[in-house]
Parts: sequence; C-alpha cells; structure tokens
Amino acid sequence: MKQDYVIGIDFGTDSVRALVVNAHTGEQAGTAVQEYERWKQGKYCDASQSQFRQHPLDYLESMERAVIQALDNAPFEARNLVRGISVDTTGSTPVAVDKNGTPLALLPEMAENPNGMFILWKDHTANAEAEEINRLADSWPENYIRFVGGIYSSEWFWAKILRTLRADPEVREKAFSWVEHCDWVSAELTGDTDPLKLKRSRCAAGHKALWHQDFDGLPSNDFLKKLDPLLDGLRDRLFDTTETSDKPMGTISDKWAQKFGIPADTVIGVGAFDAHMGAVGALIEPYSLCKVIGTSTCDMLIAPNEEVGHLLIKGICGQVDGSIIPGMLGMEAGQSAFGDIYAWFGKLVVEPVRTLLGEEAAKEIAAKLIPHLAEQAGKLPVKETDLIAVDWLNGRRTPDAKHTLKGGILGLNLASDSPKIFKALVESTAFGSKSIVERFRNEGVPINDVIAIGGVAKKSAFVMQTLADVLNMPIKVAASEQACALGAAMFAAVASGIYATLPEAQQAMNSGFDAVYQPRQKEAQVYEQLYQKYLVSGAFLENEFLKKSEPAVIIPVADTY
Ligand SMILES: Nc1ncnc2c1ncn2[C@@H]1O[C@H](COP(=O)(O)OP(=O)(O)O)[C@@H](O)[C@H]1O
Ligand SMILES: O=C(CO)[C@@H](O)[C@@H](O)COP(=O)(O)O
Repeated sequence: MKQDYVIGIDFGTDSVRALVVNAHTGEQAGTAVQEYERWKQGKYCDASQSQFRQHPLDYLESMERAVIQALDNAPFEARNLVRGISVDTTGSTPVAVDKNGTPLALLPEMAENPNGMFILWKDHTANAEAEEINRLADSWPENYIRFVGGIYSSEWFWAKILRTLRADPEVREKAFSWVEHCDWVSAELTGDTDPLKLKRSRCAAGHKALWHQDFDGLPSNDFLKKLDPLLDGLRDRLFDTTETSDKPMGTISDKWAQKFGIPADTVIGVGAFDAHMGAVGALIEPYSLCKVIGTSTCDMLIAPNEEVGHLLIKGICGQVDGSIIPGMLGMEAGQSAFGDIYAWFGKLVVEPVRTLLGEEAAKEIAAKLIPHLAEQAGKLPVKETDLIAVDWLNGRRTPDAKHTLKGGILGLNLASDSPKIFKALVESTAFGSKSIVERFRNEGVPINDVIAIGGVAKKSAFVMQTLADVLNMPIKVAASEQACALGAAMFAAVASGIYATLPEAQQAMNSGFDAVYQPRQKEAQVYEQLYQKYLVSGAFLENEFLKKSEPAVIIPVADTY
C-alpha cells in the first residue's frame, strides 16, 4: 500500500500541537503538544489592560519541539515519507515585520518590546480604534464592513495595527508590513518571509483584514488614510490577492527540513485559522454548525455560495468565499470567552489557597477543581429560579461584537455556593452559543445540527449536555483529540497533491465522531425560559456599560422575569 504522511501543526492560545497522519488511512501516527515557555510565565501580557502578546520565539521553539517529538512518536519510516505540512493558528494574531518579513521582536533591539510581538486574538487594547473604524465605515460610500457582520472588532487586523502604530514610535519607524501568524509561520517554514511575496491566507484576510474580491483587495488607501494618516501607503506594502489553503505556500527550507529530519521537497501549504481548519477536520457539512470549544469558541458554518451568497449576515465575524472549504461560503461567529470563564472561576477559588497554603496545595486543587465542580453542578436540578450569568467576561464577539462589555452573575443569595455559580457560568456560555444560533437563523441561514471539537468538547460531558439542552439540538463530538491539527493535515494532503480536493482528503482521513449528546426535553423547556432571562440580563448589563453617545439597548420582553 502507498505510504505518504502529512503533518498538521495547530497553534492554539496556550500551546502548539503537531500531528503526523498517514494520508491514505487517516491513521494518526504520532502527535505531541508543546507549551509556549514565555507565555506560560505570563510575560508581555497585562490582563488588566487586555494586553496579550506572544513572542515569535515561543512559536518557533515550541513548533520545533512538537514536530520532532510527533515524528519520534510515529513509525520510524514516516519521517522519510512526509509530503506536506500545513499550519493553523489563532487569529487575528498579526505582527509588525521588517522588509524581510522578520517580526520586529526578533530584532535584538526589540526583543523585549511587546509591540513587536504577535498581538494575540484576545488582545483588546484596540477597542477605541475598532470604534473609529466602525464610525468611518458607516459614513464611507463603499461599505467595507458589510462582509464582516457590519461591525469591526478590536480583535482584528486593522484595529491592532492602528493602535500599535499610534502607541509605539519604534514600531512606527521599523514596521514595513504586517503579517498574520498563520501566514508568517507557513512562510517561515519555506525560508522566504518577504511580506510582498508570501501568499496570504484567504481565511485570515477575508475574516479579519476586510479583504474582498468586490473591493479589489483591501480597503482603499483613501479610507485608510482618512482613518489615520499613519496608515497612508501601508496598503501597498500588504497584499492584493489571497489564496485558499488547499494551495501550496512553497517548499520547505533546508533549515527546517534538516531540523525536522524530513524530505527537502516537503510542500508547505497556505495557512488558515485554527477554527476553520478544525471544522474541516471535524467533517463540517453545509448548514452544520461546527463549534470549536476551548478557551473561546469559534462557530463555523459553510453553505453553497449560490444559496446564501446574496445575504449579508449581521453581527457575525465574516462571510468569506473559500475560507473553510474552497468553493463554499465560510461563515464565522464565536464567543470571546468560553472555557476561559471556567478557568477564571477556578483561579478565583484557588488563588487564596495558593497564598495561604502554598503552590503545591494550589496545584493539587487546581487539577481537580473544574471536574469536581462539574460533577457537583451536574447533580443540581435545572429550575426557573436558578442564578443567571452573562458570559461577556472577555467582551462579546458575536452576535454584534462589543469587547467593552462585561459579564455578570445575577440573583445571588446566601445559598449560592460554588457548584451553583459554576452551573450558572456554564449555562451562560451555552446561552451565548444559543444567541449565535438564533442570529444565523433570524438572518436566513438555517442550522440543522451541531458538531463540537476542542478541549472543552472532549473534556466535559457536563458542559456538552448543558449545551445540547440549551440549544435543544443533538451535538456530535469529533473523535479526534486534535481536530484542528487533523484538518491542517488534510489541507497538507491537498496542497502537496496527494488529493485533488479537500472532500477527498476528508473522506480518507477523517476520524469520525465518538459521542452524541441528545437534548433532554424537560431541561430544554426550562432553559427556554432561563434564556429569556439571560437576554434581559444581557440587555441590562449592556445599558449599564453604555457610553453616553450610544443608543440604549431595548430590554427584551420576558414575562418570566
Ligand atoms: N474538565 C473541564 N471542563 C470544562 N472546561 C475545561 C476542562 N478542562 C479544561 N477546560 C477548559 O478548556 C479550555 C482550554 O481548551 P483547549 O481547547 O484545550 O485550548 P485552546 O483554547 O488553547 O485551544 C480552558 O479554558 C479550560 O478552562
Ligand atoms: O478567533 C479565532 C479564529 O478566528 C481563534 O483563533 C481564537 O478564538 C482562538 O481560539 P483557541 O483559543 O485557540 O481555541
């Protein structure tokens, strides 16, 4: 039997995973996960300012360790039979680069400057700039934000660029161009990071940089200059065209071929975002909502262009031709915090233990805490009088991005213990998911079923059952522990010519599903009512945090509240 291997590399928020896959059987032959060392120590971040930066060396060092270890875990012969590598990353996670495409933090004089590092998707330092983009876009003759849900987000490319150029004269002086993480790593693997030549991912550019065929590329220089003269001329140092990720970026460089110990003709694919490749790895089909549930969620949908291409779906993170499966319209929505909310609550509980009893005790409790809370919360009945929490602890991504919003827990009394609060937090993340489903449906895009992938989908039956009950839909969980990396491997198999199309690669390499959560009708009915309370509570919080200039949010009528 023919033997060809491909490697998918998946850069998540906290760690990178490498997966070696037999391209003919789909066997996941070797895998490894490596954390980002500097990031783990909290370097270059300041949560109080929503500043989250990652050093390029964290990516390079962890990728090298992960790929070598994954190959060490694979059968001996696999190493010489690797044909392709594709990379997915978080996004929008852009970095300022010099003329050679070198991230500024790799220059010795800027090695410790967070503004020369990758600005992680969840960095919200550019809230003011996002608002400015929205204001200008609303008054500009060409509506540049119409394909990204009508609202530009501070998590995205232009807001981050503008904020950083304003904040840092050194970046202003040294930044020649800007590159997304998925594009930079893929180009780095080919040894040519020239920002004017490297192929830019359709997925990243379309969802986050306002690239669209109808605009002949990025927004016009006039628009950018009007936004801020600092942006004048940058468009010419970015890109006009984009590529879907079934295409090759190039061939691996000698340096990386030697480091990994793989053939010198290994093809490197065009990169994309983790959620988009994850949806492919999880066998996304038209009108199945694929939820990537981890720190945050990304909610992915595909549909034939001819069926939904005429719609402009309000309040989502973009509709882009070919961003998930080439030839189909890819749509993205999501929640800025999901598992991060549980992690926050865990930290809240563990922190005093650390102070009072020390690191060892804190570690021991932290390892057991969330599964314990989930077990206790799972024993509680679901009642109309339960606590209500709103999941905007990291702002709201969709529907209708607004990262200045805050979350809340309402209805506390002296009987509100940690399992009850944890249950309310889990339900809040599920209600956030429901509001996304409702938005798609209200905008004319049907959702027939739900597929889940990501750390939370695999680790927590309690969260998944709650989600199925709240959505009142069955949820299938993809069997692969590494659906994003598997999706990347499928793209690598197409980019390297093993398969002509992505559906062929999906057919041969998929891992199927290993769990289905069916909604429980009794709970689903109560959740219908609690969801109304969630909407009311959300509107209340939104009005509390409103700027004077913004119109008030209409509180939904809910006779149960
Ligand atoms: N047993 C659990 N139940 C619910 N959530 C969990 C559990 N274990 C971990 N998590 C959450 O999973 C999230 C990490 O998800 P994962 O998909 O592994 O990473 P990433 O989002 O970085 O790709 C964290 O936010 C964490 O709080
Ligand atoms: O926003 C996107 C993609 O558009 C994700 O990269 C972002 O949510 C990060 O997700 P993870 O934390 O890696 O699950």
